[in-house]
Formats: sequence, structure tokens, C-alpha cells
Amino acid sequence: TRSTRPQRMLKAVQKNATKGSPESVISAIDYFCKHSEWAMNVGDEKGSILDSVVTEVNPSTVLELGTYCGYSTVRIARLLSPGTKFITLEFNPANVTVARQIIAHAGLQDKVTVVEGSSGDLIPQMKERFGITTFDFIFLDHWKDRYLPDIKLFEECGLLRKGSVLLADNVICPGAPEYLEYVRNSPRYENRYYPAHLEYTKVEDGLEKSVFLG
Ligand SMILES: O=C(NCCc1nnc(-c2ccc3[nH]cnc3c2)[nH]1)c1cc(-c2ccc(F)cc2)cc(O)c1O
Ligand SMILES: [Mg+2]
Repeated sequence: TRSTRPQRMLKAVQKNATKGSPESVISAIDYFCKHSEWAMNVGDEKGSILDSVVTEVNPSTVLELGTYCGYSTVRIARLLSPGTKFITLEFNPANVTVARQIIAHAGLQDKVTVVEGSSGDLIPQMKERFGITTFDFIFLDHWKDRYLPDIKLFEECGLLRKGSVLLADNVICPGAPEYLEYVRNSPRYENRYYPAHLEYTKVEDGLEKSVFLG
């Protein structure tokens, strides 16, 4: 049967990227998406903003929602200090399989745990299953209608501390209007919008950074 886009992306990484080099994996995926097939990775423009926020926060605990093929997982993991706890959540088992192989090609398999499942089920299990008390940094890049219910879940489960940073992709395209309205109208968050473009296109998009104030 016909291969899937994630499988073709994995083949491009295995063919063009140097094993053990996160930078070459990132470049190989960006090249594939610019010259072969568009795919919903955060991309190089928004990826640089992600890099700068991760570097600024220098987190000890990280959660990514929406692994997809592991592109942003590799971007984040390559910047983390040794001993950082990094969990990434993917809903689609076929994508989990591809992401694990792309992360391994980058040599970062020991830096991150790829978990299959839905955020609604797994967020309440974070403490007992993974020994997490609070997250220092959360990257929201999963289904856009899950951003709002999941930030409320983080609050209810006590997974945020004063200073926890949430960074949300796609707040313009495809858009997360209810999430934006919530964080921008809540006295419990300090927000900053980073204008950019939808990965590999000229379409307007951006990232919203929200700091939990406790
Ligand atoms: O849907 C997206 N990303 C989501 C993938 C995912 N991978 N895993 C999940 C998950 C993980 C745990 C979950 N728990 C509950 N739902 C869950 C969903 N979601 C997405 C879509 C676009 C896009 C823009 C313009 C278009 F014309 C078409 C598409 C751009 C982007 O940057 C995206 O991130
Ligand atoms: Mg995205």
C-alpha cells in the first residue's frame, strides 16, 4: 500500500541527515517540506522562536503536546540540559513510530519520552506515571480545539507553578481563538504574541507565550 507522508519524511531524514546530528535532521525535514511535500512541522521560522524561548526558560521539566513526526521534539531536546525530564504526547500511533525513529536518528532518544495517547487522559496521570510535580515549559502543538480544555486541566491538576511558560503554536492558523481569549483575559497569565508565518508558507501565523503568575 502507498506510504504515508510521515513515512516519506522519515525516509528523507534517513537518507539525507547525519546520524547523531540534530541540526542535520532539522535541515533535512525543512528541505523535504520546502522542496517535496508540505507537512505540519513548526518549521524553521517559528522553530527559531521556539528555540529562543526554550533557551531563555532553560527548563528542568518539559511537556510537548502534538509530537507529529518529532521535528519540534528534536528542536527542543537538542537545547536541554542533561537530566531534564521531557515528555511528548502523540495521539496517532503511526506518527509515534515515525517520531521515535526520527528522534533516534538525531541521537536524542535518551532525552525524551514519546507517549501515545490523548491529552485529556494523560495530563491527569503526569504526576503518578512520570513523577512530575510541575512543568517549567509546555509547548502546545496538538489539536487546536484541545488547547483551552488542556490549559484548564493543567491548572486543575496543579501542574503549573509561578513562572511556568506555555508556548502555543498556530494561534492564527489554523487558529485557537478560544484559547487566546482565555489567556489574554485571565489575570493569571502574562502573555506575548510572536508574529510569524505558517510553516513553509507566506500565510500569517504566530506563537503565543503565556507565563503563569500563580
Ligand atoms: O493539526 C495540527 N497539529 C496537530 C497534530 C497532532 N499531533 N498529535 C496531536 C494530538 C496529540 C494528543 C492529543 N490529545 C488529544 N488530541 C490530541 C492530538 N495533534 C497542525 C495543523 C496545521 C495546519 C495548518 C494549515 C492547514 F491548511 C492544515 C494544517 C499546522 C500546524 O502547525 C499544526 O500543528
Ligand atoms: Mg503546529
